Amino acid sequence: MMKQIQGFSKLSKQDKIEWLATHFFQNADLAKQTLMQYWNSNQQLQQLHDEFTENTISNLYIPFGVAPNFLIDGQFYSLPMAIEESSVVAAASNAAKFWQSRGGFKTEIIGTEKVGQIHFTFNGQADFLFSQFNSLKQSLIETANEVSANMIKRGGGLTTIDLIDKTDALENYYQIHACFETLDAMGANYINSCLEAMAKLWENELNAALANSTHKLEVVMSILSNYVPNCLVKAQVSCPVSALAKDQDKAKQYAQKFVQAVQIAQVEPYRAVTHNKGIMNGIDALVLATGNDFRAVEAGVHAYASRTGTYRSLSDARIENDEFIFEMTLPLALGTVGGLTKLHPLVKLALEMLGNPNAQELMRIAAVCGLAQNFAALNSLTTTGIQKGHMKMHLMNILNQFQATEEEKTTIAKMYENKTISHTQVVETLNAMRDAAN
Ligand SMILES: CC(C)(COP(=O)([O-])OP(=O)([O-])OC[C@H]1O[C@@H](n2cnc3c(N)ncnc32)[C@H](O)[C@@H]1OP(=O)([O-])[O-])[C@@H](O)C(=O)NCCC(=O)NCCSC(=O)C[C@@](C)(O)CC(=O)[O-]
Ligand SMILES: NC(=O)C1=CN([C@@H]2O[C@H](COP(=O)(O)OP(=O)(O)OC[C@H]3O[C@@H](n4cnc5c(N)ncnc54)[C@H](O)[C@@H]3O)[C@@H](O)[C@H]2O)C=CC1
Repeated sequence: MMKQIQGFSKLSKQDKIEWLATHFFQNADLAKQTLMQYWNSNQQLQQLHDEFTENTISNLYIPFGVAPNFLIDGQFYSLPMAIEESSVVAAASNAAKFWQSRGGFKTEIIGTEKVGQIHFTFNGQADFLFSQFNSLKQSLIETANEVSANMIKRGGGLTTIDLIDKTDALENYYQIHACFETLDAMGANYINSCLEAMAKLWENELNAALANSTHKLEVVMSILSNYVPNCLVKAQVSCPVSALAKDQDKAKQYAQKFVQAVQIAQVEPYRAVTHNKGIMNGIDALVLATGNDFRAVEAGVHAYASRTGTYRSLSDARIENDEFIFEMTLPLALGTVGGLTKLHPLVKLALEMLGNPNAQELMRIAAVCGLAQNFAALNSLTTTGIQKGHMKMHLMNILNQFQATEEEKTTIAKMYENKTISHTQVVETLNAMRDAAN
């Protein structure tokens, strides 16, 4: 059977499903039924979702959870978190609960600069290019400003442009490196529009100036960068070491071991990747719930974690004058306008739950969610081990996999209340219960 097709995008949703069901599934009716059972009964809402992207045939639900009790810069927040992984929301809530009675989380915006680049080749003398750039710089800025009228009115827009000679790295390669202030927008579409307008002017003007020469300039591409090392936010918690546990020796040991765990993630990339994955558990969940682009955030954050040439922990912990300090600085290009932020009803709800923050406030909240997640994970890792809490939360997934009844779930949850859970043990217990009942 032919598993390829021309013009799939032009088929109706129903015909797309029909083609897929008959070509890829043993039970075509079951496949159709499964896809359709996730359609929203409100047709208008379903159409909105269909139109977010292309070739939509169904919806993949991700749980929308809430982590309450976050005291951030003196204000309480409940954080919306869209995530499928068990124990992440519980861990964030646990950390929020712990820190709310120890001064809460403090944040600081270090910068909000976004970046875009026009990448081009030129086979002539660099001096000629630099002199042309100096004469055309003002026209390039004005071209960007034409695209930016509304952005400039709000206080944003293009802030700097520089010509950079990259011929050491790649033959004939140069770039125009541009920086922007995009206020409450993440800025991708806005920056790309500015860059494309500037690139057109640059290419036309340069090739006109080179009309009688054998040299040529060619724009390869114009695109924002998701590496935003000057769009930075810092989140921090701190308290006297003595406030970490009732027993003072235990509190000291706890703080020291916690600091060691972070130091290991600063020098050992294998550990750093998992450590930062734990941070992204919180950040991605909040980024997704607020309709932001988590791929952009992920790419930028991991590049930043490698900025010294070695992949390192994003967070840092230390003890200073008997004070335990745990903090993290990371780049977050987030928007509270644009993209899905004003379109998706649940995203609008999530933003309202956060008090309709501006982009800087959202950066602060997302950074805190990441730090809280990292705190909860390290707290477990350096005390009970991660499996105790994680598997406690994962228990329902294991039981659902084996279609456990409500009665079986209640009995098994009680049996494992104070034990570290393993998948095998739970399955054995469930089978034993079923054997005994037969
Ligand atoms: C899982 C807990 C919280 C259990 O911890 P616990 O001590 O058993 O929890 P508890 O029952 O005593 O409850 C304390 C608080 O935790 C929260 N909590 C507790 N249970 C729930 C629940 N069902 N639903 C929602 N919230 C819950 C909640 O805030 C609750 O307060 P309360 O609401 O009762 O006032 C703890 O063990 C923990 O924080 N573990 C860390 C888990 C974690 O980090 N998971 C991420 C997935 S693992 C991973 O991907 C990353 C990793 C770990 O590899 C990263 C790394 O290596 O760094
Ligand atoms: N590499 C990447 O990360 C790329 C991402 N994208 C996508 O682009 C989208 C984000 O682009 P944006 O330009 O942010 O969104 P957008 O294209 O929806 O535009 C946001 C617009 O909102 C307007 N606006 C209204 N109030 C504003 C305020 N207070 N502050 C700033 N602007 C205000 C501005 O005109 C601004 O250009 C995301 O959906 C992302 O997934 C697109 C291309 C590449």
